[in-house]
Amino acid sequence: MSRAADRLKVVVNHLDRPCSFVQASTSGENVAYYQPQALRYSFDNDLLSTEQRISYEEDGFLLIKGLVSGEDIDRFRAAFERICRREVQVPGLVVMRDVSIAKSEFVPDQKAISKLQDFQEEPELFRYCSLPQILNYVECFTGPNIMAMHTMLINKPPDTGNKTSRHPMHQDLHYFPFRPADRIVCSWTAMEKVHCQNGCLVVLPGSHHGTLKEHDYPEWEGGVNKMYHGVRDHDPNHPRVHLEMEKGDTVFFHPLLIHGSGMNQTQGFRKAISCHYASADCYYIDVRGTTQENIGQEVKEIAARKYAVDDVTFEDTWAVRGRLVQGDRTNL
Ligand SMILES: CC(C)CC(=O)SCCNC(=O)CCNC(=O)[C@H](O)C(C)(C)COP(=O)(O)OP(=O)(O)OC[C@H]1O[C@@H](n2cnc3c(N)ncnc32)[C@H](O)[C@@H]1OP(=O)(O)O
Ligand SMILES: Nc1ncnc2c1ncn2[C@@H]1O[C@H](COP(=O)(O)OP(=O)(O)OP(=O)(O)O)[C@@H](O)[C@H]1O
Ligand SMILES: O=C(O)CCC(=O)C(=O)O
Ligand SMILES: [Fe+2]
Ligand SMILES: [Mg+2]
Repeated sequence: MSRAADRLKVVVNHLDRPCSFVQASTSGENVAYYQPQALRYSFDNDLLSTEQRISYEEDGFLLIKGLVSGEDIDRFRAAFERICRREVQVPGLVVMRDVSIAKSEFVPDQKAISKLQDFQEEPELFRYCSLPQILNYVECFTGPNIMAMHTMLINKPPDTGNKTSRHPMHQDLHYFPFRPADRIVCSWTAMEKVHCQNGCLVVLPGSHHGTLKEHDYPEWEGGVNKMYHGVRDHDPNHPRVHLEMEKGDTVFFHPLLIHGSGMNQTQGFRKAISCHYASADCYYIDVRGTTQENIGQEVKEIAARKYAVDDVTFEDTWAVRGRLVQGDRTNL
């Protein structure tokens, strides 16, 4: 077999933007030639088509429609509502309210909760992280030893007029003191229809090819939620994609992909459930002296207050929350 025959030839006429691998062929089609072994962002394991692997390689995200059933989503919603009604106490759970409510005299009710983090001890919500159809995709990016490192249920509230319901453009790797980045992936599932009006995810395709950028609180007049750091400067001319999704649709994305979400201009609470996975073979890094030092310090301060201890490392805060969901807990 010739070397050329080993390569994957893909017609990429659907691409509406420059693609690093594309060449114009004599037939007038745009074709890309890939060496399968040159695909660095995913593994070949019979689930992803070549087109899907190339799409993740180029864009840094992959949207799978209808991956989670309506029944499962309804169960996650019921579990969320039980937490809001305070019918259950969940160890380690972080219940966050929007800054525009947290800092006012507004009397909070269940609608005031904008985000749950760290639901690894809530069996019904954590079931999301172990869904076989999700793990099958996750394995394409992490390999077989899989840790669920970070869990969230986002209940993006109707904007109060201060635009605080926005999530600034950021790279999730900013929060993670483990590597390598290519063996980390986020799965984010819409719990209802998400669109531009209620603040769907906005991504900068291909931005995962860059490095981790400096993050800071954006200078927003109406205030910014705790720890909602944004990329200090990103190219405003980079093409943006709004990911409109139906209930159950799931997007997998790379931790260097620059993304955020707009304000919620509807009266509903836009819900999504997500988990960040990493290969258990990843290793922790020391963030001192790096761009991540600022977030590391903030996390340590909050953790020290929450657990009433005076010395906890950034690494510890991740090691205690991480849960093995497949294979062996080799390192993390
Ligand atoms: C990849 C992934 C990690 C990316 C992300 O998720 S980015 C966002 C990550 N965000 C977080 O991890 C934030 C986690 N949130 C928290 O830890 C908590 O919600 C806290 C902000 C500490 C509030 O905890 P809580 O138990 O409600 O404590 P208190 O009600 O006593 O408030 C303590 C002080 O915090 C303030 N606060 C509460 N909610 C917010 C807010 N949304 N934004 C900014 N400040 C806030 C509150 O006003 C109070 O301030 P002071 O009165 O002490 O000045
Ligand atoms: N089911 C729950 N489990 C754990 N924490 C919850 C739950 N419901 C709400 N919380 C959080 O518990 C904390 C305490 O709630 P609440 O706001 O009533 O009291 P508080 O923070 O002492 O009041 P204030 O902020 O007005 O001083 C808040 O951070 C709230 O978001
Ligand atoms: O659901 C959203 O708005 C995005 C949240 C997000 O990107 C994050 O918390 O890291
Ligand atoms: Fe994010
Ligand atoms: Mg409070």
